[in-house]
Amino acid sequence: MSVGIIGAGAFGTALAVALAEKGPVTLRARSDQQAVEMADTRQNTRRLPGVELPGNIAVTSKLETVLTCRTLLFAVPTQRLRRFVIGLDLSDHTAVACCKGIEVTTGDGPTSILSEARHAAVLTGPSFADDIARGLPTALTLACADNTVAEALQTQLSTSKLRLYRTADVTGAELGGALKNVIAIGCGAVMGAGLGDSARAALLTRGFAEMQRVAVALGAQAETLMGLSGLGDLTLTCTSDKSRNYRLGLALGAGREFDAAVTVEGAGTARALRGVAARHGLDLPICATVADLVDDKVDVPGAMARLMARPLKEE
Ligand SMILES: NC(=O)C1=CN([C@@H]2O[C@H](COP(=O)(O)OP(=O)(O)OC[C@H]3O[C@@H](n4cnc5c(N)ncnc54)[C@H](O)[C@@H]3O)[C@@H](O)[C@H]2O)C=CC1
Ligand SMILES: O=C(CO)COP(=O)(O)O
Repeated sequence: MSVGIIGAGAFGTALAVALAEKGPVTLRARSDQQAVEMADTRQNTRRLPGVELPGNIAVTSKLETVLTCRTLLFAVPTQRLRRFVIGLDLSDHTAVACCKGIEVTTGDGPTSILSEARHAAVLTGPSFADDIARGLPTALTLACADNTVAEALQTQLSTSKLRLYRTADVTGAELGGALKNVIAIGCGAVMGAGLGDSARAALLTRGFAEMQRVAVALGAQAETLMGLSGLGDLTLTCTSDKSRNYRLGLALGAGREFDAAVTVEGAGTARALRGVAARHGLDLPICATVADLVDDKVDVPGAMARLMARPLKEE
């Protein structure tokens, strides 16, 4: 059964390359020009240069073509997901969200945005597109509330190099992936400002406490956050300068410019968390500080001073 992927960016292309091991893949690019270029060169030169697209990946710009696939992976930035979904009839489809974020305007996660689909699922966890595309071993979380569908997806989307673990905790899995990006911006800022490895470990750990607080308040199980989709991805993203979220933080910390065209999910998610915190009465000092940092409302020395001056408390 063919898999369809909507979004031919770095991650969509990498997933297409990995899944081509199992059978045909239809990859939907944003424009005719991009589709033709990728079909001709058998590469995604903009987002994943140097990786050859196997022959059984069909690249198209036509939505009706990709919609013939019953399993659809959505690999577009979270803030853009809704505009892809509006008007699509997904009542016969299993929609798998591969994006990691919370929508700023609504506070919704990707599976809420995909809720019109027959089934909605999440594929998330520690994985750089480049690693997956190069066939390096990777383990991810596949979350779906319906266990039969989850098992079918787990089989369909696992490959010899991509090992999927299953959970029914969709909220926990999608929040782990969304929230770790916010903490990664903070950790990057710490390192960019030269505040040291100890400060980063502190921010990562206290950031993880905030991730658990949000997730549990929104109905997730705390132990889901201990898995690949939470702690696993947090560790990767807060420690590798392959991460765009971490690199934005590095730039903020060092007072350098950062290319606004780069997809950085944590910025929007940090802003969305302001509303989530207000609605649920949550104290999220690190997430709030990262939101202020990306919105230029505080600089790194001010952010550090703010966090260090908080009342002393139990861990
Ligand atoms: N790159 C990575 O290593 C990983 C990315 N992800 C997630 O995958 C999602 C997508 O990220 P990437 O593929 O890396 O981003 P990207 O920037 O490489 O690609 C984004 C895709 O969305 C499309 N797009 C963007 N704006 C659009 C618009 N206005 N209209 C139509 N299409 C538009 C782009 O053409 C592209 O296909 C994000 O949520 C990210 O967190 C998850 C795991 C790993
Ligand atoms: O989600 C990712 C790794 O799991 C990719 O991280 P960035 O979006 O920060 O590059």
